[in-house]
Amino acid sequence: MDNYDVIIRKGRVVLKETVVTADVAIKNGLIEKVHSSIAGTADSEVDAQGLYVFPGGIDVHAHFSEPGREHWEGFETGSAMMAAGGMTTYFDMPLNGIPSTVTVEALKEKAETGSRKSIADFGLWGGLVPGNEEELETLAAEGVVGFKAFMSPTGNKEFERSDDHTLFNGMQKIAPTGKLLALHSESAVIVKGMEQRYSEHTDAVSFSRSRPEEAEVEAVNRAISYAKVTKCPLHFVHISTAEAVERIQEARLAGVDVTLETCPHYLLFTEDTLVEKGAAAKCAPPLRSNEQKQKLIEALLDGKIDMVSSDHSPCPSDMKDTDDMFAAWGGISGGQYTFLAVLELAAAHGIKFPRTAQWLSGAPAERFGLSGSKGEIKEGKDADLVLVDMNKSFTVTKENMYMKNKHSVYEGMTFSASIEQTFLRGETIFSAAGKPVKRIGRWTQPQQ
Ligand SMILES: NC(=O)NC(NC(N)=O)C(=O)[O-]
Ligand SMILES: [Zn+2]
Ligand SMILES: [Zn+2]
Repeated sequence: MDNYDVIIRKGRVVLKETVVTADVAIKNGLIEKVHSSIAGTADSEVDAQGLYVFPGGIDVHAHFSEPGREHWEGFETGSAMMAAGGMTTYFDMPLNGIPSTVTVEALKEKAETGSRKSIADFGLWGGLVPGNEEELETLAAEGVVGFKAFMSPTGNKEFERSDDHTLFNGMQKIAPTGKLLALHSESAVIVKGMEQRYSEHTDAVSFSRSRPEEAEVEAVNRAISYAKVTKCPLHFVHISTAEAVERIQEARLAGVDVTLETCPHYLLFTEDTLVEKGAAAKCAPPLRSNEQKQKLIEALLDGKIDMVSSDHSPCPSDMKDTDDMFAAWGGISGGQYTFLAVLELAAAHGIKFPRTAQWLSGAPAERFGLSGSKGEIKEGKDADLVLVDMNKSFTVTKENMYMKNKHSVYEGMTFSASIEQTFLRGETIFSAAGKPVKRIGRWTQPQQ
């Protein structure tokens, strides 16, 4: 009789196309067998009756700020938060750390730090900024998941936004590397001009108006035009409007190699949340109207949005401790709640779990060259698994936040499901019952 390292018994297992009641056997960190009843023994047996078994989430958008701004977040706290939230892999953005990840030297330092400290697997973004065009080819060769550029001001002097020349020339350089360019797409011209117009204002409504939907749409259109000429693959991050989704969809149908993500906060909250909750709900692009939120949910249901990421962008609490919505740091601390937020949407809109797993695991793995080992529950893949209890609610409190700075727009919110246990390559990296801390995360480099 076969002996395995772990057998997870009788869970509702979320496969690519369907959900089945099955046992999952794990050996040497890999999923060895998925079957209705596995006869073998295991060093550890997990009773998953009444629980769902999902593939581990892949959060393609998080800011951990290490090295240099560890007091904002860091690999230790950030990765613990990801594990607690059902994310077994995350991609760290190239900005908010000092130095930012715009040179090979900075990339290697980050990879080394993450490999020592991270509980979950991680990928690293490289940055495109004015002046680092010559670094792009080597950054690609050294294993970045892709490049990230800002079309609007970043808020960090260590990571300048890309002017149009940098953007176009950067795309020309990135295209032959086989990597993609991820874009924070808001028009700098519109954002800066509107900031001027609202320079006497501090309130939430003024902040929302200062970053209009059209700023996103204009930037998306411009980037798509550049991509058509340069043939550079694109990925649009944190898309907040249905109109931008439509423009991206048209480009896709016209043959442009492009994907997009949205974030749970654009699907759950509105500009009223910013009025009510203040700076914890400040982000860029800003939370939109209720009507826009509904249209974005429809676009997701229509299959026009590839994936959902957190854009976990934390900061020390005092940078949020102001009523001035222009001065407060922009960023939502939410990396722990992406999985649960998507399940909440699934419950509200009758979405089947294979689809949520596609948004959280399958599509990120496929787009970023990780599908050889990650992205679905299948024999031969990494045993990255999440046990979810759909009948046990989870209320967000400061006490159960794993992020370094315990303030979040999600505080006080109750999700109808809870994350019970998270496995990375067969090892438990989070358990609701206890606190296993195993810093076994590896730097994952895409196969392209
Ligand atoms: N410097 C940041 O972390 N910015 C982030 N801030 C947000 N989204 O408000 C982002 O991704 O744009
Ligand atoms: Zn951004
Ligand atoms: Zn971000």
